Amino acid sequence: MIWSDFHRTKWNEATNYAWKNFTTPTVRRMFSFLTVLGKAALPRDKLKELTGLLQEMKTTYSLAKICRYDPRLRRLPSGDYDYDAEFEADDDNQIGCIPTLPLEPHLTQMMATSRDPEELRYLWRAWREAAGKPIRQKYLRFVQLSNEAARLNGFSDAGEYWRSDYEIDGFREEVEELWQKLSPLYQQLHAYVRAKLVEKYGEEVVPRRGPIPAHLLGNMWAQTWTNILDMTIPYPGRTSVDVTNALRIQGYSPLAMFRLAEEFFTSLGLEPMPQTFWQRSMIQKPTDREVVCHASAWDFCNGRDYRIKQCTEVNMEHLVTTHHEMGHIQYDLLYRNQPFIFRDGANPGFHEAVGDVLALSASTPRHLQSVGLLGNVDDSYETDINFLFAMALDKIAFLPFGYLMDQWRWEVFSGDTSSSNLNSRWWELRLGVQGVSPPVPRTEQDFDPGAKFHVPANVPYVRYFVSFVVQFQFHAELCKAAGHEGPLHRCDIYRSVKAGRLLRNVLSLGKSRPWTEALSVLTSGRTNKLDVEPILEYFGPLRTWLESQNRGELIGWRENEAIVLQ
Ligand SMILES: C[C@H](NC(=O)O)C(=O)O
Ligand SMILES: [Zn+2]
Repeated sequence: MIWSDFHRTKWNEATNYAWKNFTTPTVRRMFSFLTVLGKAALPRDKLKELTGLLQEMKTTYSLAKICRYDPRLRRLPSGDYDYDAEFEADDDNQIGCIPTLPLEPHLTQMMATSRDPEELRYLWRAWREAAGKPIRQKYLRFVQLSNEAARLNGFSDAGEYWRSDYEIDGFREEVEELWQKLSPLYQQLHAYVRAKLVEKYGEEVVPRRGPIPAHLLGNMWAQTWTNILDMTIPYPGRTSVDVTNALRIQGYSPLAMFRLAEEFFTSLGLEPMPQTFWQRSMIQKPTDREVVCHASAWDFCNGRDYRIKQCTEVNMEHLVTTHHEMGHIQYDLLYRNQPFIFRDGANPGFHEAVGDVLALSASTPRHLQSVGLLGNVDDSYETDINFLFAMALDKIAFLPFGYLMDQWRWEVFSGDTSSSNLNSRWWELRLGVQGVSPPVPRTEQDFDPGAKFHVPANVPYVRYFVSFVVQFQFHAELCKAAGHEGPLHRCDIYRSVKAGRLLRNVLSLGKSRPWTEALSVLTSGRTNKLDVEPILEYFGPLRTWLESQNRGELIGWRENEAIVLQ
């Protein structure tokens, strides 16, 4: 009996009951989840087609490789590269396109470290040629089938089905409202970073008053900007919290990074990783087979078997990722005694927040010093601003991307965006919300959203936007429980059993209660809503500094000043 038959049988049983009249809230809640069949509601042939398309898109993404950049490559007006360019007769190594470079770790590393706009532009475009463009048609069919499945579950489209995970009416409006409150801070960061990139690359590459070309921000999708800290850090020469060099000099292995993260959890009185975790996790990219390298955490639903799959590199970014993925496992462990149907995050954003909450403490200069990864740390204003700026390149830079990914997909699911404007609508959002522009011309032959893991893998994304807001609410409450005094950004809850107990009380609920109730538990009843105040408080000193630095700069961008190379 395949899963969907089993699921369907249970579903039939569940729908036989007039469960909506049940008086016990918990049982009513269980039935409300049990009676949503998801994609298994599709007829078998369409379910087969849907899962087949998903597998094909994920495989294309995971196996995509591109050629090495060669400065001799000439660019055609279309943005294409002229592989057949004739070179001097004596040139024995003609440009041959042998695609050998995968996204991880190669392209990720190159996008992070190259400071050659030509190479970055090549990498940016070649990745989209290899990973996004080939799945455009498959994605359109996948959307049709996803919508059909959603309608069979009583939703208007797949976007409404996804939003139902948040259990509140007007979730879409709430997300919009949160973004409107956060956008001014993002625009200050954008203006400052753009000015620094103009200094580095000149105005012919970076328009001083326009959007930032997407290939210059240290990340394949311009979603976090931590890899250009070296070019943008406010006070060079003062303490910088990028401990990548220290990790490497001290001979950290991926395993040592995982042990360091685990020790933070246990210092709070939370759960250690089970024995099977260490035996069965994949924490390094294997050399003998292709794997999906995008980091993920797995709960095998038997109370014993939990694993992380991660192609860990020894650097600061992956140290934070390790905390992030271990946060998922910690949540899984804390709700493992809930009934099966409640073993999930209170909402998907909570699940994404857990590890990041601990990383907010673990990334502080004081904490990094206490674990020997940072030398002398002064409590100077400059060190504070350097630290807050590095955190903003991760947390504030990300917000528009975290917001627009599902704005785009919700519109595709609802039909507001169709095959005629699939890619152009993506760039309208990237330009309008995030203030970034494509470094080469884009057309409706391209499919740039498809070059981001979560689109071919069909993983919803607004959860990360919710996480980046709610993790600062968690941080503020846990710091209070830990008895922290002083600015929020200096708080380190390490070894606070009181903070650990509060976190355990909230996370052990799993999905047994609506997440609004879980927030009430976290805040001792003070609020049950997503609230941007804690993140704005945390970055308050940086915002003041940015506003003073940005005097004279245009805050925001003129969209018609997008420099797209002809
Ligand atoms: C933010 C998101 N994190 C994740 O997938 O774990 C990403 O990597 O795009
Ligand atoms: Zn995650």
